[in-house]
Amino acid sequence: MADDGMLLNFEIDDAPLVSQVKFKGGRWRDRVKANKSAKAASQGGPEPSAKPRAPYDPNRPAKRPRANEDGDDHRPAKAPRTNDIPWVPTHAMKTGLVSSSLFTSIPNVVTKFGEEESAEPAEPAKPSNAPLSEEAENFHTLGLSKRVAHHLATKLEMKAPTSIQKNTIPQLIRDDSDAFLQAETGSGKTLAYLLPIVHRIMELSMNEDGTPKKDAKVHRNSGLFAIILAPTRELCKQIAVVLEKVLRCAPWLVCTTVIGGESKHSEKARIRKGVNILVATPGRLTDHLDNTKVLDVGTVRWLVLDEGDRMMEMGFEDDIKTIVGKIRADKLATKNSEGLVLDGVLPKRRVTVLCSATMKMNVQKLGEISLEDAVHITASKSEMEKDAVENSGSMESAFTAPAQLKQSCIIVPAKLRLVTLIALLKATFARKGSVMKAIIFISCADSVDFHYEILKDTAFIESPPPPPPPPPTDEAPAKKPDIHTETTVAPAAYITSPANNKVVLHKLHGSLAQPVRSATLKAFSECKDPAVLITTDISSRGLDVPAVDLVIEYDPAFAVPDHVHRIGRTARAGRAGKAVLFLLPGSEEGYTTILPSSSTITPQLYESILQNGLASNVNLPASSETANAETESNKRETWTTRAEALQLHFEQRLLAPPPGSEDFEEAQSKGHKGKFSKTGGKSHKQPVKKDNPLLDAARQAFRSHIRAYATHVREERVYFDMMQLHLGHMAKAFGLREAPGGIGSGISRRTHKFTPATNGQKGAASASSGVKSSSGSRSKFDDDEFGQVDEDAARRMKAKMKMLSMNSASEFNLG
Ligand SMILES: Nc1ncnc2c1ncn2[C@@H]1O[C@H](COP(=O)(O)OP(=O)(O)OP(=O)(O)O)[C@@H](O)[C@H]1O
Repeated sequence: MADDGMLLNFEIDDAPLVSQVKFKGGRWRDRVKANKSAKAASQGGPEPSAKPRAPYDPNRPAKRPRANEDGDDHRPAKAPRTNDIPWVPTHAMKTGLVSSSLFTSIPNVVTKFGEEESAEPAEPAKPSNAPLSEEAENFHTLGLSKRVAHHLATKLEMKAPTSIQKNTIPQLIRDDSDAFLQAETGSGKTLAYLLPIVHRIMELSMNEDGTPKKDAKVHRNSGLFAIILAPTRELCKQIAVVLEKVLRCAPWLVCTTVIGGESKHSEKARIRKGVNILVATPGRLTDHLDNTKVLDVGTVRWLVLDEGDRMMEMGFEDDIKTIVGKIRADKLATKNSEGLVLDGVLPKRRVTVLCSATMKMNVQKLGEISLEDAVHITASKSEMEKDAVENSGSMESAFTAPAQLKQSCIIVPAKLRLVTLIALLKATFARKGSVMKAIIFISCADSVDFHYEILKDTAFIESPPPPPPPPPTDEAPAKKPDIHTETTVAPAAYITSPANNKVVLHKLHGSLAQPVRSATLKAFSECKDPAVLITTDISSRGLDVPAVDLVIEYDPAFAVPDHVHRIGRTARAGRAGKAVLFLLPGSEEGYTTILPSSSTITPQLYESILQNGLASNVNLPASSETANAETESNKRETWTTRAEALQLHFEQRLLAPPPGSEDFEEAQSKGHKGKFSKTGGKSHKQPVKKDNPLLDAARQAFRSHIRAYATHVREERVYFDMMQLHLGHMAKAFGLREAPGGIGSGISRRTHKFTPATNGQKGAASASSGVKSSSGSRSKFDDDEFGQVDEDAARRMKAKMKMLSMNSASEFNLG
């Protein structure tokens, strides 16, 4: 039925509507009104007065409380109808463009706004993950050699340790116990375990007075002393980069990675050349332990499991068991192959270090697999925090977000999500330098792909490839474009501003090839212009890009600990940061009550975001003449009309002929770029024969999004209730005019309700969206205030979800 949409938009130039114009598509009610209005206009009569609808009032205060009195009916309410407010045609109607209104059938918001405004502004919280004061602590007094401490201070600009480093480094230098490191995101756990390991390996080359030994310097062939495991290749690479920086003060030591994504042959070759510290993903290391003879773990003294809970979630439990088993089974060598005595300087036993910012049941299980009599090391807590943890009696509550991180949530009805996201980004990047980098978390890879496509500059997509760069001159050698980022890095449209005229868009998810992932991450980290990364949870763990000022959770995380990791990509090492969470009105609003936060999570209503972000025109791409012309010509327009025009523009883009198709060429040659359906004159363009790839991407993204929604952890499904999800409204957030079919085992709309009979017509029931009723007319249930999920279908889907959730990353492309 989505093909109906091909005729949904009308461009009528300046000609008045004539009575024979037959409006198609859009909402049933809007079509009827448009037809009536056109008829009345052609007859010179007054505007239709029957059933006048109150227009959405743009002057309504942004933070007007719209509490749901009874608190339990979250079904979208109908827009208020009053007889004393005249019906005003919407912006789209006035211009002949028909789209279902964004501001009708908005569900009630439960949150009460405005109360917090009267409260005294709270003092800004002191950073909880920052380095300690230099006067009080330094790395040398913790037991690290002067050489290492000096290197940290002068080359890495780290003069004082963070709290977790202060508590971990002396412990791992002096004691040979296993350890469980738990500290909030961005608190420096990586260096907390790396520094004592490097220090002790360096000690093998030092005399007792701290001077380097002349002849017995440890080198790459002296043995493998430490293995660090991390769940993803990106994280392994990041750890290796930090380690390499530290090892610059001991260049005779060598580290390397075995993470897959390159030939095993070259990994084997590197291992054969000799390595002292290995950073690996569990799967790849297991493979090498089985097949690479030169990989000798006899000298290994440390096994570090970074992001332990994530490794368990990703199904690495068996690999970790194998790795731990194989290392323990290999007899611990007291001397290396060259006769160098290791005991005494290195730990006398094999030490396992487990790291996590959050504590889940699976971390405890991992602890049972890998740790023996481990010490639990945390960052020092303030007395207040200690009390909170003791009173709760739960380790789960011991983790929290960095205190200086400002968290807020935006309550956004489903159909306004996309325009609200644009408005938020537009406002965010409006002032030059205020925000340099933002990360947007989305639930699944298909949705990341779609949002990247829709947000990138269309001129970039539709324009012919740029001419080849001029031949290099002696002065400035031409920079080769990176082929790996061709499809993952692009200029952004819509969110640029005169002050900040270049925002660079990036996308990252687990379905991309490894070289593409690495190159994209590098491009985002090193981008000098303001940059946005649209990504899945693949970027939620460990990713350390210091300049990230803002994290947007456009789709809430599947579990609270994931949320903590996501927002932890900002406010790192004492820096400031903001996190914004998108929630739907209704049960989702309750989700904030279970989120750990040292301060209140400030609620905001979408209206204020739209008002702020759409206070001026959105810079639509060049191909959108229609929308641009309208926004410019309409002097009285407000943020609501801008939001509608923007939504309409997206819907048009999805329905436009695909670039390269005959229809597209025709439209281009006629100068109708971006215009694809014309009525009101003689020309009436036929529906396009081939779907725009963007439309396919939107449908696929929508389906994956709905499926992903069903995978929220059981305990949190009370907030993320499939039954309350309005598919029709959600489809609009993907620029779709109706929910496409084909979701899992099939979600269909509730079909057993009947409308009251009007005009002698029998109330209609439809089997699904867009299906004609037995009376031949479109069912009222096509209209978007109905759209609850059929219970049986949802149950079936849930059952399927349960089954699929075991393999969710591949099935739903979540990773
Ligand atoms: N002592 C220090 N002084 C200044 N900056 C530091 C110090 N220690 C670490 N950092 C910086 O803090 C940032 C976060 O460190 P790291 O990635 O190790 O955090 P983490 O605790 O592992 O976080 P996550 O749990 O999110 O993985 C890095 O950019 C790192 O360079």
